[in-house]
Amino acid sequence: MVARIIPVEPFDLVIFGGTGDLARRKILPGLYRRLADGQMPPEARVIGAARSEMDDEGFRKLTRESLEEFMPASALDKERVEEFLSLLSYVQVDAKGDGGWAELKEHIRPDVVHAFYFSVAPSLFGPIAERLKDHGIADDNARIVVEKPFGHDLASAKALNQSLACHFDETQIYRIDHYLGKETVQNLMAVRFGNMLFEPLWNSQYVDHIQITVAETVGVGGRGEYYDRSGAMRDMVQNHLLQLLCLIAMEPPSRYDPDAVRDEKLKVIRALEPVRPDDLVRGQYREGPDGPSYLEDVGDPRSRTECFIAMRMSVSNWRWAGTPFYIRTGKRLKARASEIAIVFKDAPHSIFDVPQGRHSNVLTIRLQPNEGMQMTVTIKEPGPGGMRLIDVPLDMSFAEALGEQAADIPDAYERLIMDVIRGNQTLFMRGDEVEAAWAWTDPVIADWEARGHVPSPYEQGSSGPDDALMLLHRDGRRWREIRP
Ligand SMILES: NC(=O)C1=CN([C@@H]2O[C@H](COP(=O)(O)OP(=O)(O)OC[C@H]3O[C@@H](n4cnc5c(N)ncnc54)[C@H](OP(=O)(O)O)[C@@H]3O)[C@@H](O)[C@H]2O)C=CC1
Ligand SMILES: O=C1O[C@H](COP(=O)(O)O)[C@@H](O)[C@H](O)[C@H]1O
Repeated sequence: MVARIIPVEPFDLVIFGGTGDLARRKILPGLYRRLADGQMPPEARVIGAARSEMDDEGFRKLTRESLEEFMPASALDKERVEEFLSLLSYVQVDAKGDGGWAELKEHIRPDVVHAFYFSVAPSLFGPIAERLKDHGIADDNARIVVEKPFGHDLASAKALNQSLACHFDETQIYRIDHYLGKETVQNLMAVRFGNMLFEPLWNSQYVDHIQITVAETVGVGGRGEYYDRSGAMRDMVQNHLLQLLCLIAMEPPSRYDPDAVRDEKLKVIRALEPVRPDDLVRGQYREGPDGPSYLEDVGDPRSRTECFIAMRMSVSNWRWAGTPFYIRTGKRLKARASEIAIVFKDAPHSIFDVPQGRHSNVLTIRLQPNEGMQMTVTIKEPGPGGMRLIDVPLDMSFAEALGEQAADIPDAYERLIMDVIRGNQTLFMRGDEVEAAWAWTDPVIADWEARGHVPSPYEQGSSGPDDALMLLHRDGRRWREIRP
């Protein structure tokens, strides 16, 4: 079974920061894949824009090198690469100056979709938005795509929202959270709202607790300076993990459309309780065989920034009162594994001779790697040994279930860029959502800063600090194994 690819309308996509790391690693390779798949029409044009002096040929060379560096050779077809490169051009533009804008305007064609990707530091979002409007480059139908981090706290997020709102309507602003572009994240909605099976059980009467794990094996690498100013709470929780939590916890939207979905997510964020100090664990990795310690990586032996965080969270509404959400994310952990586990309660009365507290029904949604879903159920152990029970997985690995179609799952970025061209904001964060997320995040950070909290050290290749294990142990529960 092969997915039907529907080409998007012809477009002009300007990538501000077209020479930067994100453009080279994700955006340009993603666009190439969409062209190779036949989704990007031959009339599309991609215009790189940055301060570096470069001509069209220079940008094509940089793009060719990026494709070769960040994509497997098997994914590159010589003819398709040439075709893709022929769609590219470059304009030298200073986001804070006047140079280049008139030339950029000449590149923008009438009667095609206009999209402007701000793949630059957030401090440039306002200046670029202003110049796009002042120079008459972006009209009321144009779309702008802004990257994370969207603010450092509530005040800066509000300021960013305001600076964009001066020039663009909310319907034109696409705030990227690349987790929303992941295939299984969207599948979460398909499973919840496309089946009758789960929804009646999807509440605190039947769900014991929920675990969200986003474990990484990488350290902070070359991003130490940015990372140490952010930490796992701002870098991962405020956006990606909260979005996952929202998709699990939200009420069924009336339609699958941008505002219906985002209204429901917003209600969840607003229903989040503040996190109590006892319900929070922060950590930093020690020096290990795979590399230096976090403190060495960021070059500050006194840093108190966390690169691991685990929390017990509560959503205060009728559906979820009494069902805790345990979330954790961290760097240099034992495996790269992201999953959501819905752990159901035990049957109210066991007619078999088995202990309570087994929590044998678990729905696991595996985000990466090996995307798929699994449901564990209790069955009778086969054989003549009497009524002995075992828990077995009902496995739905996408690779096995969907075959060739699963191999073609687009990367989150390429899917989201195509959604921008289609004008579909469902998988992008609305301004009020981002602000609500910061409004919940800020006091949690302020509280640990006021207490002078010091992150606990943990071994590289472990599951994080031991305190994180205690977070569940003391509730009579345990984390699921972090498995590749
Ligand atoms: N890299 C990543 O993996 C991720 C990045 N992001 C976000 O994406 C954005 C870009 O990140 P990244 O690519 O890593 O950053 P880089 O520093 O690698 O690239 C920045 C880009 O901006 C351009 N630029 C800088 N100043 C100006 C200016 N005054 N006018 C015009 N262009 C300018 C640079 O080119 P030049 O110097 O030639 O002007 C360069 O192309 C950031 O907001 C980042 O937080 C988000 C998630 C992941
Ligand atoms: O946004 C970010 O995400 C990555 C993890 O993304 P994934 O798609 O590889 O799971 C994380 O490493 C980075 O610190 C953060 O800024």
